[in-house]
Amino acid sequence: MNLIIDIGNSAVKSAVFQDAKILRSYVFPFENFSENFQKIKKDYPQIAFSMLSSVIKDTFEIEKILKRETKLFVLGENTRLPFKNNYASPQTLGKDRLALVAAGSLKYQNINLLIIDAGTCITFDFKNDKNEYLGGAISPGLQMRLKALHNFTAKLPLVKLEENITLIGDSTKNSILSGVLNGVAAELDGIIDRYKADYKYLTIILTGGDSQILSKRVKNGIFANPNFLLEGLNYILEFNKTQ
Ligand SMILES: Nc1ncnc2c1ncn2[C@@H]1O[C@H](COP(=O)(O)OP(=O)(O)O)[C@@H](O)[C@H]1O
Ligand SMILES: CC(C)(COP(=O)(O)O)[C@@H](O)C(=O)NCCC(=O)O
Repeated sequence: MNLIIDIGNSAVKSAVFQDAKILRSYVFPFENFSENFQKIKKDYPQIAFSMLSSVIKDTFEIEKILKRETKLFVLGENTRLPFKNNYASPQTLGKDRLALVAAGSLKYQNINLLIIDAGTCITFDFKNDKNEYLGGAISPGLQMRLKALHNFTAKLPLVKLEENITLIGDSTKNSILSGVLNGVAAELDGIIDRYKADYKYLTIILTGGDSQILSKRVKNGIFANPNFLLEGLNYILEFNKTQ
């Protein structure tokens, strides 16, 4: 049994895997790692391996716990990956993006693939049909945009995301929601269209905490999979176990 852990800038996402299937998944704050780990280990004492990907600064304590209780793999620059990395600064590339491309390279071999991860930031990652990773883009996420409007103005309130929004915002709150949600949906469609112009055959994955709310608003055909990153990390773990 594998315990897979993805530490993003907003939350920890974790899942217990057996035979490439998720038995259970968890979302919790980074500060509560230790207590959540103990609960998971109590529910699944068969966990023998763990895989950690993190984009935050310090994971020393977390690694200590995982090393004590499991055989730990930490996703890093030297991890064996199933694709060629052409990013010009591989040492600064987010580990979450590495994991997404690893999942894409194994699941969608010989296919042009654009992976969009809507989390704290929205990342775009492209790998071609030769399994070469070329890079992509980093853009502010939904919550970041809502917070920015509040933090950098005198009068705009901090608005909570809502499902039912209109194109024409008829109040301050609805104008903000329209600007942020319709704006991101239009951004995704616009960027996808530009990739499609360059790559006739293109598969698109949408993942991340905000993938559900966005998938309904994107016009292009996409596959929404909230667990794509965790699945990618599990692939990398299995790939490295057998090397
Ligand atoms: N249960 C939840 N807990 C936290 N964030 C959630 C939850 N459900 C949806 N979200 C959304 O997920 C986003 C964070 O996505 P996530 O992929 O976890 O980001 P990151 O990988 O950067 O930590 C938040 O902006 C929030 O809008
Ligand atoms: C772009 C990110 C902040 C996204 O993090 P997330 O939104 O998933 O928390 C992360 O992938 C990162 O820190 N990247 C480093 C820069 C780069 O990938 O080039």
